Amino acid sequence: MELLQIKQVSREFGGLKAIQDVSFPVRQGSIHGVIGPNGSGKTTLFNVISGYYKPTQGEVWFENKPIHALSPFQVNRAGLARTFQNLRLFKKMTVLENVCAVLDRESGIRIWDYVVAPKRVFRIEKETIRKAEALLEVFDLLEWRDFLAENLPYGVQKRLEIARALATHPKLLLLDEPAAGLNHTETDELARIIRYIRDERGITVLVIEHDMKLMMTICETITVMNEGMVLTEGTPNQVSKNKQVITAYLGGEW
Ligand SMILES: Nc1ncnc2c1ncn2[C@@H]1O[C@H](COP(=O)(O)OP(=O)(O)OP(=O)(O)O)[C@@H](O)[C@H]1O
Repeated sequence: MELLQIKQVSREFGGLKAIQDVSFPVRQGSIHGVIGPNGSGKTTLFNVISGYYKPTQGEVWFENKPIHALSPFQVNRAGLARTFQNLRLFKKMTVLENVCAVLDRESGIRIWDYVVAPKRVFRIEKETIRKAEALLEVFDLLEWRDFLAENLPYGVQKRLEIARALATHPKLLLLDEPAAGLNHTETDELARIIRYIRDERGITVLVIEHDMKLMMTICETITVMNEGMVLTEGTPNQVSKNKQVITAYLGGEW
């Protein structure tokens, strides 16, 4: 089944066509990659899917419903979460608080509940901390629990951003260059996390990445973009053997 359908999407900025007539489906339960050289429109596409940009033309459907007119918040509520190339953590909050802040949104606690139903608030807050710690454990973040986000090593901050995105219980997770700035060990750990997210949590993953080794190992399907358009799509094996792809971007480095 197709979870996400990108249908002839274009997005212009002034005269510049950042993406043009982009169409492809993302199959439910897949790890789907998007590659392409700098400026080929990958992040613009993510911004359209996640509601940050409205498409100039075309439509985005999620679970057989159009989402391209929704705000980022509404898109998130529909079941889609994302991370950003430039991390967007709450820097002055601890690791635990970063995750709890997201879980709190679904707790249903209102400000007056602290006065009229303090026991209920206490119970819910305890439950929120338990859920947050369970998520931190999966991401090997428990040892960092009480550190401020701004004091974490970069690789740990990136893990935290993915953990926080998962706290919104998405059906589809969009990862924008999750391996950028990571060393080999951290990239291997990232691969494990992405597989866990799909295999154990059943979440579909759409990932932009320049690290081809990582993409080859984790993705079932890769869409290749060039100059704002889809150049080709296929399995990592098919894409890596495609002459156009090799000539256009990879300079034979496969
Ligand atoms: N808000 C914007 N205003 C104007 N132009 C933009 C805007 N966002 C993106 N662009 C332009 O759209 C084109 C595609 O950019 P985009 O960031 O989507 O590419 P990308 O494939 O994600 O690149 P990278 O791999 O470097 O992140 C570029 O020419 C970029 O300058």
